[in-house]
Amino acid sequence: MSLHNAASLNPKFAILDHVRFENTPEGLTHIVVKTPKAEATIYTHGAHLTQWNPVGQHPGIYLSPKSALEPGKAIRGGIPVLFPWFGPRSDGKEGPMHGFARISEWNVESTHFSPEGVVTITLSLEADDHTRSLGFDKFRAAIQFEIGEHLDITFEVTNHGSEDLVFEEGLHTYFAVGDITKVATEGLEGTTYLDKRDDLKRKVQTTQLLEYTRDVDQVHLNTTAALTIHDDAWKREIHIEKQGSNTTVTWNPWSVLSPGLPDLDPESWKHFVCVETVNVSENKITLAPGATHRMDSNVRITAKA
Ligand SMILES: O=P(O)(O)OC[C@H]1O[C@H](O)[C@H](O)[C@@H](O)[C@@H]1O
Repeated sequence: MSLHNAASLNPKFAILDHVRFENTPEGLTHIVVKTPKAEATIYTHGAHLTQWNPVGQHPGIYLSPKSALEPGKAIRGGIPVLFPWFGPRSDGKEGPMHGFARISEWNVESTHFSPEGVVTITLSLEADDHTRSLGFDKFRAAIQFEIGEHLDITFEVTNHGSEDLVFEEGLHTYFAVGDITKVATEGLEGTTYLDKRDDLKRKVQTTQLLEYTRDVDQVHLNTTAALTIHDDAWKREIHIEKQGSNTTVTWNPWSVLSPGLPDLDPESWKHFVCVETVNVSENKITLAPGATHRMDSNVRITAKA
């Protein structure tokens, strides 16, 4: 029996009323999480969180209704885990967009429900035939989700090889928003970014608020700053603190690029903003043999006065 099947996972990891595993009709397995403060769904495919709904609030995370949810395909929305490269592979070798982590099957390590009502789920990924064929043999990645009123994620990579492990990584979070035209991200003022819409030209974010008035695809380098997404249509603020991440990417395809993304509805772009906790480009990680790198993202949502 597959290790990733609900029938084998439930006896080991289900927690009555809080955590259960289900097989989907499309052939994947997901984890249904319920806490007094939130509901969430995580697929073992990609260790991909597709839903985080704090009780009594608008959804925290956006999932495209047209997303593929099947083996071998990337999920559109939620929190894609990007590793070991970001975007197209850059060293001239073959490999899937944004790395193999988001299309790999992850192992469930543990589940836990705390007296405070927080569910913690940990998944891991190690080398398999596919990763070895791409040149990644001796690594371990692990991701921990703490799900409650807040969403806290820890992503760790360990180098089990005898040479440096060089990689990029990212939590490509699609935050749900009421209306992208009334959204602004704060916390990037003064940073230098690579503008992917403009031949990767280096530019400086000159304003306090980064507003979304057209398609945006920006890689902000050398920034560890906390961020606030002002989601005015839903009268709330989404706060993101991060550790171990030196790059922030923000992306929205707008009406311009959406027609090229068949797993988005024509109007989907209005309802999410990607603000991504990452280490990419000149902030990529070089990990010595035996070392572990950790990156954290802590999300909380507050009502706007
Ligand atoms: O369509 P995907 O492979 O999921 O990538 C979606 C987007 O991810 C990141 O935000 C990149 O900066 C974008 O250039 C890319 O288009």
